[in-house]
Amino acid sequence: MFFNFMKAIILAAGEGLRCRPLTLTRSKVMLPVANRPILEHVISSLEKNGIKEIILVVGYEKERIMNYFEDGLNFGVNITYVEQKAQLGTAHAIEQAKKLINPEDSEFLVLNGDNLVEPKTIADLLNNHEGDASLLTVRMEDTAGYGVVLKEKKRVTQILEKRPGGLSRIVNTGIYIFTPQVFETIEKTPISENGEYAITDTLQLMIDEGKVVTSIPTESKWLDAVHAWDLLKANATVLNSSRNQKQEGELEEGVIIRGKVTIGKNTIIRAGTYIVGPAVIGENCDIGPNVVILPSTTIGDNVSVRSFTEIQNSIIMNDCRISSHGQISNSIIGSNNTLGPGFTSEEKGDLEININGTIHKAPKLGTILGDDNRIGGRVLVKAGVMIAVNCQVESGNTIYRNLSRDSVVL
Ligand SMILES: CC(=O)N[C@H]1[C@@H](OP(=O)(O)OP(=O)(O)OC[C@H]2O[C@@H](n3ccc(=O)[nH]c3=O)[C@H](O)[C@@H]2O)O[C@H](CO)[C@@H](O)[C@@H]1O
Repeated sequence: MFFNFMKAIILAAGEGLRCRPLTLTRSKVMLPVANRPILEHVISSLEKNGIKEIILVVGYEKERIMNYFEDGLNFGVNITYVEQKAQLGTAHAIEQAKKLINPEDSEFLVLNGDNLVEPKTIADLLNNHEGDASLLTVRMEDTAGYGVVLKEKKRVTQILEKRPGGLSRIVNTGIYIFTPQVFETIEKTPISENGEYAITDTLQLMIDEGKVVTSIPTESKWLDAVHAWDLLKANATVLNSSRNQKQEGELEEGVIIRGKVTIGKNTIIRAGTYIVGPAVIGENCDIGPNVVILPSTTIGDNVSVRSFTEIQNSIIMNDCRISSHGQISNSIIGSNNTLGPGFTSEEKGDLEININGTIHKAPKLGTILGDDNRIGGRVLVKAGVMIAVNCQVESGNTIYRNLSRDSVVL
């Protein structure tokens, strides 16, 4: 079924604090997975369902989003932007789009811009929704950090936002179908304890007023990166399931490629380089000679990687210069980083990482670097340590602690 009559509001005004340092310079919706921003995956899934009228609510780092997507035509859709000047919550974000929704429209779709979805995920809601509002749900073992749903048959009786686990395994995906009447309830939505107007509180108000809110389950792909390191899992999942595989660059003699590997235009892979997919390498890159790239690695555009460097299960964003003899695994390197010869990311499993005083568990992790850092030769970064933005580390140092923006390590 095609849904070309339906408009979609995508919420993309927030930063995504828990994904710092990567979100210090871009919002979470612009984090790359398989070399495309998360938001592009969302827009492409809408387009494949015939939904072309998109209202994008932007705020934090909005220029980056608007410069990338422009009017949407390159992505097969029409995008109208609305600005949410202060990020006062998801209900407040939806309210900003009210003027673009015709009161006579029957229904419209709302999605978080920071969760990866495939076309079928959205179709599951479009084909099965009913009542005054519907929300798409997934089953999860660990529901920490999400809204969960209590229900009787399909009908939602309660939405509990970010409460201790155990109450329900049914998680709200942040994908909804509403009628224009929702704006009346949004206006009445009280501010929550953490100072936000939350769409989940709006839904609870609708339920309390006797309106029918339904929970529509899906088993299709829905991926969220709660923390920056979750991006690695999302990247591996998307690379593994991707059916496209294009090799447009130039391969010198003696390059060995195994598995699904995509190489972009004007990229040169020099002699002796060994690549095992799934992997994606962007455009205008210069890789090798004798570089090893192992599974679940994504390399952006304009990246150079020099001899004897090995990269595994990592994301390297655009415009990075990685020198020789490096070891990068389970790591995320933001854009425009210079890494000197012998750069090494130590890696460890089951790490406990302190973010603003709260301990978060991370799986096997190397390091995470924000953008624009200059790292000298023979630098070792201890497992789980993050380097923010615009830092300078001189040669020979071992980095034991997180570096904040503009740090200099002599
Ligand atoms: C209150 C609420 O909605 N909670 C849901 C939200 O939580 P969650 O805490 O994930 O919501 P976020 O704060 O991440 O916001 C979701 C999306 O809305 C955007 N945004 C957020 C705030 C704002 O003022 N403006 C704005 O545009 C963000 O950029 C993001 O794309 O998504 C989860 C799924 O991932 C659900 O399980 C939660 O029930």
